[in-house]
Amino acid sequence: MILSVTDIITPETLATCRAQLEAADWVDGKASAGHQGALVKNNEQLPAEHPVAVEVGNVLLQALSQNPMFMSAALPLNILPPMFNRYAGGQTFGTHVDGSIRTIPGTGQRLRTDLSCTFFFSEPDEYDGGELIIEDTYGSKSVKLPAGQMVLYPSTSLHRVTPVTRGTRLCSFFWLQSMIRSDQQRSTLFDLDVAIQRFGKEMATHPSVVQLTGVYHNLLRQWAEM
Ligand SMILES: O=C(O)CCC(=O)C(=O)O
Ligand SMILES: [Fe+2]
Repeated sequence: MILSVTDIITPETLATCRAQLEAADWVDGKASAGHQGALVKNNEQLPAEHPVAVEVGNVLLQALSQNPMFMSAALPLNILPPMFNRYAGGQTFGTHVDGSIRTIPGTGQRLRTDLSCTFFFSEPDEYDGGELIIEDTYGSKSVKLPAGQMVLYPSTSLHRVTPVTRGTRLCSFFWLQSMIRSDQQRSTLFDLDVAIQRFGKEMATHPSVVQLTGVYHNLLRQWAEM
């Protein structure tokens, strides 16, 4: 499932974060790429330990933990600290697949990357190119979202970022391990949750809604790993 998540942070918080990011010192993005990734990666990143990366990363994680759509779609078990990248002057990231296992900094704990996330800080009309092209089971999808929105896609997908030929594309990107490893099972749970929520508060105690909620939790109980 490829999903756009909206209403994550307020426009004011978005503007503050963006100003902090723009004033920071950036380095070559190849530093954190794997062998294959380094060959096709041409962008800039904030070092993971940069105070601005840590601060803005925490703002995003805190906001996402309060976002019902994100929580329902991702069912996160562990999330890596958000990282930040930018592309300008023709920079691009060629086709690659994200590394399957990453170490959570400072803990040595390993995380399986189930979902990849890109949060957009730049508006689409501020730059040309910079589409995130994700190859899904049903073909490829081009993603270029308004500032403040985030795309969530399976880390199993081949993906690339097309050259940014005008302006600057500023984003956060990160990975998470979900309680539900299978994309198909996770999508099924998300569909069920969305369908149940559509009944609304007034129907919440209807026997069918109670029963469907039971089905949701019993599937989660069967499939979740922690
Ligand atoms: O910039 C993006 O949207 C994606 C970055 C990416 O694919 C990566 O860092 O692995
Ligand atoms: Fe990637």
